[in-house]
Amino acid sequence: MATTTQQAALVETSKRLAAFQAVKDHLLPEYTRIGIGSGSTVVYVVEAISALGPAVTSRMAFYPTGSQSEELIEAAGLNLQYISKLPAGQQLDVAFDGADEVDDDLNLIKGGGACLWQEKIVAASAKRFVCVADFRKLSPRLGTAWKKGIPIEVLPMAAPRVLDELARMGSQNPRVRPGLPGKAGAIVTDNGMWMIDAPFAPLLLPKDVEDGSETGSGTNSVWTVDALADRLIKIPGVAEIGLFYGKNGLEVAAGAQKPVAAYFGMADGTVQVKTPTTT
Ligand SMILES: O=C[C@H](O)[C@H](O)[C@H](O)COP(=O)(O)O
Repeated sequence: MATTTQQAALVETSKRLAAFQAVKDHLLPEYTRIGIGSGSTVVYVVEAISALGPAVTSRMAFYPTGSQSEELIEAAGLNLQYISKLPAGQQLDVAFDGADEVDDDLNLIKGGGACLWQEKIVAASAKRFVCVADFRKLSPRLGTAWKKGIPIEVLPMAAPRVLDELARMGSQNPRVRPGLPGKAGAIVTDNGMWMIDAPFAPLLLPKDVEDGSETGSGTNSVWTVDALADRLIKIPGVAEIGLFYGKNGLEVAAGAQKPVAAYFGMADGTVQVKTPTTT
């Protein structure tokens, strides 16, 4: 049986494999505007981009999703640009980001590292959003493997009211995410908000409710991804939610929250690619 160290090394190798393949497939030399997400997997995305060399990357501008990816871009010597400077009517060519869980329909849970609001804006600003992950993130339904709950970014003064509403909706023990060890109080996001983690029973897909035996609209605390997300985003005090859902990434050139492809580094050293047409 693999030791904890061996397992950790396998996960890192898997992330790196997926990142290099995703960049190879989706970063075309003619692209000029690239979104860079947050988290530990994106580190390998930036490594893969840097490996292309200045001949390719010097004409490109890289748009971060928060302080971590901003530092990553700068440390790699890539050109940093901000989504706030992207002119109206313009789009990023592609955006790469990680995920905490990916379901059969390419809905995502994101925000495990407290980044989701800027991530969603950058992903939805891209013509193509590409997700990069390791085998642990591949799951038939959201909430199957990721048990910590759906990350929800909230205005701090609204947190108690949001927690009440989440409990009414059937979330089991929703709570404000504490700060890192040594820091008193709640974690504070790049946007000055707090993060709530709201566990729900595994989220259904449209195909699960086709026969009418289940509505997925919150009865008995059972939700489809879309019904839950549509409800969560309307709670007063919620700034943004860590469900990336809605239109298929291939159906809309930009504005989609779902990826056009999700790359998973597998434990056997292969890379599994899921696209809307293969799910
Ligand atoms: O809040 C963090 C972001 O949503 C990350 O993209 C997500 O948590 C995945 O992170 P990692 O690549 O470290 O697993």
